[in-house]
Amino acid sequence: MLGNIRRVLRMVKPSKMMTSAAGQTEKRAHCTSIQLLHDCLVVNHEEQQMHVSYVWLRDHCCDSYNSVTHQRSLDTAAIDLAIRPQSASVEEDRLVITWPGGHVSSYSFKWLTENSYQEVKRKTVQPRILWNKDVYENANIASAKWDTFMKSDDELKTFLQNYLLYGIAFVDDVPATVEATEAVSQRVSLIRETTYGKMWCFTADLSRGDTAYTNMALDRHTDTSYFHEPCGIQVFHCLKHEGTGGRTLLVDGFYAAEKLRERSPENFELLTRVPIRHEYIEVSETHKNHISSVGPVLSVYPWNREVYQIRYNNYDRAAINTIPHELVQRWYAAHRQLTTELRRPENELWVKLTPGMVIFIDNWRVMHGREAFTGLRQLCGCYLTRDDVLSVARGFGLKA
Ligand SMILES: C[N+](C)(C)CCCC[C@H](N)C(=O)O
Ligand SMILES: O=C(O)CCC(=O)C(=O)O
Ligand SMILES: [Fe+2]
Repeated sequence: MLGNIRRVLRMVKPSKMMTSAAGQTEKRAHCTSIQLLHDCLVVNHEEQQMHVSYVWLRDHCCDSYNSVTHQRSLDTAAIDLAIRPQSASVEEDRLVITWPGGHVSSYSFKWLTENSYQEVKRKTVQPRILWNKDVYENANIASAKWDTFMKSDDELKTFLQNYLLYGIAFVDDVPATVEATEAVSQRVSLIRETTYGKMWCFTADLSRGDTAYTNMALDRHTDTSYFHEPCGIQVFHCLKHEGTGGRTLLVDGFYAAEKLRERSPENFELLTRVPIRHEYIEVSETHKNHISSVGPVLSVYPWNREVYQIRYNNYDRAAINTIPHELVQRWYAAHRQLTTELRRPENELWVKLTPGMVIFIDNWRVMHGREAFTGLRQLCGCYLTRDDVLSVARGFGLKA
């Protein structure tokens, strides 16, 4: 029987008749072959070779999935880890496996390819357009308009596409009230309540123990870096400003991170590997907070090294005590180099937020800051939960 399993199966798929866009008929022969090794199946399909483990194949059989609930329904722990097919064959564009006991599974080669490690490793999870000031301004992205935005799914979809690609997006002509800001935020997704409330409205009154509640300048940063899951999206609406200054600074952190990766891969890697602590400590009569978290400055997906999150907030960083002595100096140098990229004037986009203009900022990607100001300035906004925003985008067929 083992000999049978080790047998090499080679089958040539019948050539496919394909009609090209020009209307001509072309012949394309795909050659798919499989080989049953002792511990895995080797698939050669469309010039790609994949190694597929047997337990993985059994675990991903169609009987493992409930297509009504879209959940798995097979107890993975019930699969013999040493399972081997009784036989396997190529039938048209599918792999068909008979397991000991007679259960038959079938998988399309398309699905197997899409779910192979090497294919996923090649792909970007979240397609993006990296920007500096010129790139963003030359892209000339139109803001969504309140009226259409609140009614039209196409407008919302276009807004989300811009948001996904650039990490910022605007809605204009929004009534300058907290209620309308809440409505425009909820049109996108769910508001994330934090210690600052659900919707917040703040001014330079030090009502909370944080520099945001002053009229001082704020260097570029990400918010809530002291959460293990920093808030995904930040929404700002300037309801009123009678005074000078107070412009908002925006910097694409992914652009800076990629520059760092190009110029110094070692420094980039160090910032992905070393966890540091951030904290928010507030002790007043009305508020008591001691929030603390650890995480690296740059988070990358382990399988493709794509950056998916930046934590960068020098105000909220805690004492550095999570880095061994041998690495401290190198970590500071790496952090300095990232800061240099983030501070290049050509990477800074300055905008004056005005009543009516609501900005959505990807707080895992785009840093914000503010210029010092005079006079009464009132800003309102909220945070949104990232997973729900991405879920809405996927619902529109966007890659997120
Ligand atoms: C936005 N809002 C004014 C409510 C909060 C500001 C939080 C500021 C904090 N240092 C941080 O960066 O997370
Ligand atoms: O006042 C501003 O423009 C932004 C302040 C800030 O960084 C924040 O509220 O998170
Ligand atoms: Fe902030």
